[in-house]
Formats: sequence, structure tokens, C-alpha cells
Amino acid sequence: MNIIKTDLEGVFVIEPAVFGDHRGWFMETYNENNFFEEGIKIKFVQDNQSFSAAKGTLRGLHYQLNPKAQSKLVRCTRGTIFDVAVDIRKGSPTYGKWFGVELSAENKKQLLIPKGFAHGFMTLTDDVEVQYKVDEFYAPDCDRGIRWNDPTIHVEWPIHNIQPVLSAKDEKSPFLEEAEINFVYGE
Ligand SMILES: Cc1cn([C@H]2C[C@H](O)[C@@H](COP(=O)(O)OP(=O)(O)O[C@H]3O[C@@H](C)C(=O)[C@@H](O)[C@H]3O)O2)c(=O)[nH]c1=O
Repeated sequence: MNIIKTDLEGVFVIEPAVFGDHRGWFMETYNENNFFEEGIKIKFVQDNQSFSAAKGTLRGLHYQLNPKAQSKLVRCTRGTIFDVAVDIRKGSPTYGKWFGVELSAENKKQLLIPKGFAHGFMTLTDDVEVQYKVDEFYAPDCDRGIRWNDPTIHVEWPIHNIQPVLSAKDEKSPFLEEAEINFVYGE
């Protein structure tokens, strides 16, 4: 398993070791020891899965406020997504900066998104399944969003000539400037 740093502190791309043989393949999708060796101490408590029917579906950018903030370990088990983490920790040297990576059933990569980041993804194929582990339970009262096309964050979504398929909630999310955020860098 390769745990690869990105330009955003605490955001990692994970490349699992895939063992193929005449039957197919095997891989570990999570190994606590490997994460601990990299100094990543997370205790996951909930596993989530979503299905998106159409290419160009966009879920995000989502986060839960403190004290219910979540770290997320995201993978795509059917189809392909462009997965994005945005640093929304006040006072962070990379505040408002984003990192994106293609995750697919084929490349088997995962993205680790720490607390203090917003997360979202766009489907690049039809019939997409995304699975992710989180280290805090769902807390609807703390559930928040930032508009997917916030001009100050300016995520370069790979499909930009279409109106994405959005939830009613995501259509109305505030822009970063007005969003309620209670993450402070270093805390
Ligand atoms: C996230 C979540 C939702 N739900 C319910 C609430 C709602 O009725 C239904 C659909 O919820 P949403 O519309 O928020 O689902 P979705 O837009 O897929 O939300 C997810 O998006 C990605 C990008 C994330 O990062 C996740 O943390 C989560 O916010 O599922 C749970 O029961 N538990 C959960 O953990």
C-alpha cells in the first residue's frame, strides 16, 4: 500500500497493492497499521456507499462542523469519479485550496480527506458506486455545504460544459465567504 502525500497537509492518495492470479485479484482496502506508520491515527466508525446513475452527477462540497467533523477515506468501486478535497481551516496556509484526483474501479486509488476539509465528487461515467469510511457519525445538525462552483475555490471539474446533476440542497449551498465554518488551523 502506497500512502502518498499531496500539496495539502493531511490529504493523502492511497494506492493499494493488488495481488492478481488466475482467479482475479485481492487487495487490502484499509490497514490501520499502515496508516499508523504514516502518523495517520484515525478510528473509523461508519461506512457509507452511494450510487449515482448519471455521468456528470456532483455531490458536494460537504463537511460536518466541529465537534462532529469527519475524516473520510473514499474509493470508487464502480465507474470513475473526480474526487476533491478543499482546505477550509481558518488560518491555514492552504485555506481555500483544493486537490483533485480520479478514483475508479479500475485504478483502485483512494483519497484520504482529514477533518477541516470539504469533500465532493463528480461522476465521470454512468452508474457510479462510491464507498467511504468516516470517523464520526452522521450528524444532520452539523451537516454543511459549500457551492460546488464557488469562484474563489474554483475547482477545475473535468466536465465543465454541462450543468451537473445536483441535489436540491447542493444547488443552494452558500459560497465559501458566507459558509459557516468552525475549523481553526492547528487545533
Ligand atoms: C451522509 C449521510 C446521509 N444520510 C441520509 C440523509 C439523506 O436523507 C440521504 C442523502 O444524503 P445526502 O444528500 O447528504 O447525500 P450525499 O449528497 O451523497 O452526501 C455525501 O456527499 C459526499 C460528497 C460526502 O462527503 C459525504 O460525507 C456526504 O455528505 O442520506 C444518512 O442517513 N447518513 C449519512 O451519513
